[in-house]
Amino acid sequence: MPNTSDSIFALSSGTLPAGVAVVRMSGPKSFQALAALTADVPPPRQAMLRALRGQTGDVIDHGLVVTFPAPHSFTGEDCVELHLHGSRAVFARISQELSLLGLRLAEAGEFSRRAFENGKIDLVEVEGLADLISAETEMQRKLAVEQGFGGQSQLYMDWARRLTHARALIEAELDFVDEDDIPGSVSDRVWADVAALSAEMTRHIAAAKTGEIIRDGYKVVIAGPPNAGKSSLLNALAQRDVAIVTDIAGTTRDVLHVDLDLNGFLVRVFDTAGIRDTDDIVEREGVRRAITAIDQADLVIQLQEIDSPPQQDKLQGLPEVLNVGTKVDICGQAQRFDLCISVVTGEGLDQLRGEITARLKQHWTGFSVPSRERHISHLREATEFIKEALAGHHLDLRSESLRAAASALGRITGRVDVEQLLDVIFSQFCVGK
Ligand SMILES: Nc1nc2c(c(=O)[nH]1)N(C=O)[C@@H](CNc1ccc(C(=O)N[C@@H](CCC(=O)O)C(=O)O)cc1)CN2
Ligand SMILES: Nc1nc2c(ncn2[C@@H]2O[C@H](COP(=O)(O)OP(=O)(O)OP(=O)(O)O)[C@@H](O)[C@H]2O)c(=O)[nH]1
Ligand SMILES: [Mg+2]
Repeated sequence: MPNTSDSIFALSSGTLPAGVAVVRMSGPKSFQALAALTADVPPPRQAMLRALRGQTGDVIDHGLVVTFPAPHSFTGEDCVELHLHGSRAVFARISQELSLLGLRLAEAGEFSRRAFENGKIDLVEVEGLADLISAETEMQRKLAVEQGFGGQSQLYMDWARRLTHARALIEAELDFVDEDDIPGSVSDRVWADVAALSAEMTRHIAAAKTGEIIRDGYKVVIAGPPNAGKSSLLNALAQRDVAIVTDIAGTTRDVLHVDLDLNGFLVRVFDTAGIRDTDDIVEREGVRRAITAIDQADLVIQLQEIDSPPQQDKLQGLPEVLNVGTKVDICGQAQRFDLCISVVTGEGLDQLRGEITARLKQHWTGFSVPSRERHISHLREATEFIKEALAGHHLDLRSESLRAAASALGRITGRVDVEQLLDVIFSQFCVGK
């Protein structure tokens, strides 16, 4: 882990040259460094225009400067922002001056890491921020905002609190069973609550598919016999010449993909080799890769030339298949397909895009979904412990399982609660009287 007592700086805005470059500093030397550059430090949280001078007294640039005294900053430390002209030479010189003043370049994610260490944001929020920055579609943005600033952390902490609460009631029954102030058998109600929580968590985990689809994209594989028009369709959807198209059967061998933005959803479309028996070693490898891609697909678009004899449905047993007839411009419509398309006239392509979005939306369960494998594995771990607790016989072991479940949840946000077990006992049962 990088040294957290260092003062750090970085270019926080995009690639230079640019209109403006935001240089962010964080740590105990930030204000000192600003004072050295500008002669005076402006009042907190107010943008002020200043000349920035080097140690030799020459003007490096003019820029807006803002100070954020600890703890009221993004990192929770003293922070300074310099909004400079977005020149590489200006940034190079400022970097040099800041190094002379005892600051070092920040490592990747180091500002967010400090925000986490200083309790400004939890791990779920850190991950949400990372997702927000890399979001490319509207739905990725919404999911990231829900995670980063929405209810996700709260939800997991509430669950952990409910478990701690249940445990408190059970511990109370264990320890103080002889005392009059403890209600008789609270157990039944506690375990009913825990069972309800477990069901809620299981539903949440089951919605993971939505999170995966939004974050990693809905995987659509174009499959079908050689020459059906698979690569032509990929090119038409991508609106550029991605894949080689020829009238020779067996043209495509590698799996190619393009990313589409359909109604704000990331859709990852794969073109594959036409599936057939062949002696060509290269093509055979292509067919093997095509089959692997089909296995991993969320949706398979099974293409077939409309005029070709109906195919044995080789794709039966797959979760979702859309049967699409191709070359409708030369063949005419046919009933046996879900829809017919032509890449020459563009017929059916909007309908196909609509159908892909419609299939995708069948998985839709809202934005309050786990979206990372890390979260899902802790959630699973927690539900396993809860199941153990529900099935157990010895009250103290069952209570211990609830503790383990709560701490698995705590690891999601990175704030394994210091338990308020006794608080709950004392507040509810007046044990301390
Ligand atoms: N110029 C600029 N724009 C930016 C950021 C930044 O650091 N600088 N951000 C960086 O990612 C994001 C905004 N996030 C921020 C989050 C918290 C604080 C902050 O200073 N929080 C204090 C005070 C809160 C308040 O005034 O209400 C705090 O939490 O105590 C600043 C930015 C996006 N835009
Ligand atoms: N008229 C017409 N021709 C098409 C259409 N779509 C594809 N073709 C033609 O059909 C031939 C095969 O197209 P490809 O896209 O290479 O077919 P493929 O399914 O990728 O074939 P393989 O990669 O060999 O499996 C090419 O000559 C295309 O120009 C269409 O909608 N209308
Ligand atoms: Mg092809």
